[in-house]
Formats: sequence, C-alpha cells, structure tokens
Amino acid sequence: FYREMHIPPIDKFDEFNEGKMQSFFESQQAIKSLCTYLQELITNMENMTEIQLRDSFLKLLQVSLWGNKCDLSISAGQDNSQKSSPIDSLPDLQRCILVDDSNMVWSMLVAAQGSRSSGIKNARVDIVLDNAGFELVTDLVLASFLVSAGLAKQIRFHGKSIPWFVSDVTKQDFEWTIMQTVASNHKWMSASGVQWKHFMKEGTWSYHDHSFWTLPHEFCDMAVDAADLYSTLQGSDLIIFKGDLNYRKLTGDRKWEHTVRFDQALRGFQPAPLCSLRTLKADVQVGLQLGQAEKLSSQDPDWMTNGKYAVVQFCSPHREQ
Ligand SMILES: O=P(O)(O)OC[C@H]1O[C@](O)(CO)[C@@H](O)[C@@H]1O
Repeated sequence: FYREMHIPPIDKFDEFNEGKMQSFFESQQAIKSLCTYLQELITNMENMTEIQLRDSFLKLLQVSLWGNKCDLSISAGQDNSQKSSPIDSLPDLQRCILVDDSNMVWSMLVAAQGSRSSGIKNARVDIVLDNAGFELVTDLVLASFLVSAGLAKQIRFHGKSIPWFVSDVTKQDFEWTIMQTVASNHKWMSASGVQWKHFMKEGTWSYHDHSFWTLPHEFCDMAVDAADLYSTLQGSDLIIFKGDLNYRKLTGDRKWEHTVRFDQALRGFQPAPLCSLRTLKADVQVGLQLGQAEKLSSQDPDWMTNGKYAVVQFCSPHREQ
C-alpha cells in the first residue's frame, strides 16, 4: 500500500511526517542532555583511558538500544518520546537486557582499527536505521562518538527509500533531523548538529537507501535478491541493525526455539560482523539461556511484545559461537 502511494505526483508526501516530528520535538529535553553528554565526552576524549572510552561507548550503545523503544507503532502514536535523561535511566534498564554482547562489539571495533594491512585506522561502521524522532538522534550521537573517538573513519547510514512502517527514517527525516539540531538554541545540541552537518559534507557520514529495505525479503535472501547491497555491506567492519523489524528479518520471523543460537537463526546472512540493537516487540527471540524464556514468561507473560526488554546480539563471520 505504501509503495503504491509513492508514485508521482505524491511521492514526496509522507503520511507519517507529523508523528515523526512530534517524537523529535517532545524529546527535546532528552536530546539536549544527550548532546551535552556527547560534547563533554568529546572535550575530554584526549585524556581518557581505554577503559573510560569503552564505558562511554557502552553507554551510548545502550542509549541507542533503548532509543528503539520510541517508535510510533507500539504506542499507537501516543507516547513515543523520551522525557527523562537517557544516560541516567541506563542503570535501571540494565536488568531488562536479556542478551548483552556489547563487549564483543567493542572488541570488534578495537580489532578493526588495527586490522588493516596499511596500518591506517579506517574502520567503517554501517548503521541500518529504524525510527525517526528520538531514536534517530540516539543513533547519530553514537555515530558521532565513534568518529570522534577514532573508532570509525566512515559511517554509512541506511534508511528507507519511501515512508515505511509508521516512523522509519527516510532521507528527508535524516536531513531534517540534522538541520533541526543545528538550528537549536541549546549550545551543545547545536554544536552537535554542526558537527553532524560537517561529517555529512566531508563524506565521513553518508546516507544510503535501497529498495531491498522496504521489500518483504528476509535478510538471508539479500545475497541473491540484492547482490549489490550485500556486496556493499561486505565492506563494513561492523553493521548495526536497529530495531524490531530488522531483527525479524534477520531471523526470518520464525518460531525458533529461544535457545537457538543467533548465528544459526541468521541462516548464512553474514556479510560482515553484525550486531542487532533491538527492544522486543514481536514474538521471535533467539540466543537465550536454557530456562530464561520460561522464567520470563512466568514473571511477565507479555515479555516478547511489551517493549520492556531488549537484546544486544552480535555475530561475526570469523567467530565461533
Ligand atoms: O520500529 P521497530 O522497532 O522496527 O518495531 C516495529 C514493530 O512494531 C510492530 O508493528 C508491533 O509493535 C511489529 O510488528 C514490528 O516488528
């Protein structure tokens, strides 16, 4: 239906625009505190030890993870914004992360820096975006940190080529969000926006879309159905997949046993090391410990769909799990 709507002359119309803008505006306080945190980090980065750098990375990865709570579908558009300080909320949320492979993601990034034969640190991170509004800002903040910390030389963002799934990011949302951040009258928010605009201009950051992301295919079909996209992703050092729908497509939306390994559920989709940052909104979940799902079901029967829980799941083609 969305595809049919997006034929000229109404192809510039975004039926979800108002909701996406609202999510951004209603989250202003959280965005300001996040940008302040980011700018403080950047200022102090030179004096940071590797452990401090890792801790900051883990925090921003978690902020981006929980940013996925703020989509328009789960709340029927009602409360999809972030009101409290995202960094302060993290300790309470920790126990809701059912699988946490963040340390592996960190190790991967550190290894990627030194792995190039030229000795030049030029790691590339790809972020497959999910929702606009607050979630997108958390992704931009994470990407900004990766570049400023020298953990990535290049970030490629992947969004949707047409408005999709209520609040999914399009090129228009991406550019609008950066512009709005630049235009903020909050010093650190605006400073962050100016930096992001600069990253885009110099090509450190780039935005890409591909029709595959709005087709119903599972990702294990990508190598055949979108060979160009698959081979582009093969050039990445780390691909971050945001959100529930991407998780469903990674795992093929099957009724897997919860203890099936994540790499097994990917069924050969391994273009590069990849990580899923997902809050649970649909009834598929793999990679859990024996008995973990049963315990959750008895404590909170809706654990798979109420958006309270999350996973950070990592898989590397070279890694034995
Ligand atoms: O924006 P996300 O995290 O991909 O979530 C979208 C999800 O929301 C739902 O529409 C239900 O809440 C799912 O069917 C879908 O997977």
